Amino acid sequence: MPQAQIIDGKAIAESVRQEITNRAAKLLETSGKRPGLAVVLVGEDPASQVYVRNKDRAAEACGFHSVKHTLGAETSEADVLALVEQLNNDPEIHGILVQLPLPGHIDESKVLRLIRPEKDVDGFHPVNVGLLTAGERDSALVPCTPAGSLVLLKRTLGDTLSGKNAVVIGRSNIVGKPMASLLLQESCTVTIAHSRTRDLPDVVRAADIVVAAVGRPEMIKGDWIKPGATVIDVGINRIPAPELGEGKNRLVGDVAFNEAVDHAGAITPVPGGVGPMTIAMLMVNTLTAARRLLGLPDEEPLF
Ligand SMILES: Nc1nc2c(c(=O)[nH]1)N[C@@H](CN(C=O)c1ccc(C(=O)N[C@@H](CCC(=O)O)C(=O)O)cc1)CN2
Repeated sequence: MPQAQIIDGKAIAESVRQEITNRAAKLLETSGKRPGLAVVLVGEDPASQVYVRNKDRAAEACGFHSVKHTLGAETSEADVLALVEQLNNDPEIHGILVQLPLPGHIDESKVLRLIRPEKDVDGFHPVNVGLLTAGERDSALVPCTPAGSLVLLKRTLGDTLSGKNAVVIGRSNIVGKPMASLLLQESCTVTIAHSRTRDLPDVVRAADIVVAAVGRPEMIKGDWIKPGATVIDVGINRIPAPELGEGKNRLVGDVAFNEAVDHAGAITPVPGGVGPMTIAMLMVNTLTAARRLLGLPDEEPLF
């Protein structure tokens, strides 16, 4: 079996960001408006700090108005809610994103539900979840990681995913469930597998498309992958890597990449696969939200 095609998420994300930069420039030219993104970080989680910095930089590179709010870990829930309310009412801000996870004393769901659905560029508000689940993807704001995963699938397999057997491993609100809704709308036959699924290897062996989002390092083994299947690895796990030096870590996905590459037809690497797409799709959602709030029609969808 020849080795799989490695899906270059970094390059595809760059092409999406370029398209958004061009579209934002046209918006500025015709309306004098820039899409405005506000990212809220509560606490000092080092990975979240990196993601928020990258989102802010990506927004600036696309020509957006970008604002970063960094709040201490002890910030009260009431203060976070007050900031969200302020951003809801700010006409310069079209997209609001609260970086997850939030510190334990803050009710995540309460915060996410307060964001105006029209500004919910993460697609986590129940209104956007409902639209996506009801099959009205094009009216919703779609969560960035699943949307990015679908772009990678379409750039790899072409636009027609219809009839393919897809297995999504993981049932989170952020990735697993919206990913399954997106694939269902593409007319895939979708199975959602999770920690209680029986005979997981055999369930995965039946899939033409595997989306792994369990958060367990290299759990999906190479011989579970049907020959020629397309594998999208959403996992980002840091594991100890003594070979790199004492106390060093390396990043791995949820799929045992070195094994799976000999079975799959195409596979995303970690890093450099789905991760960069998450940020690119945030730019897509922010531009979409801005156009809708400005009363302009949607543009050609990118997925
Ligand atoms: N409000 C949100 N919070 C979180 C989300 C989200 O979509 N919205 N997703 C994740 C984290 N995340 C974005 O916030 C994210 C994760 C990873 C990457 C990425 O580019 N990863 C790189 C590797 C980077 C590294 O070295 O750590 C890659 O895979 O190549 C971007 C964004 C949880 N929180």
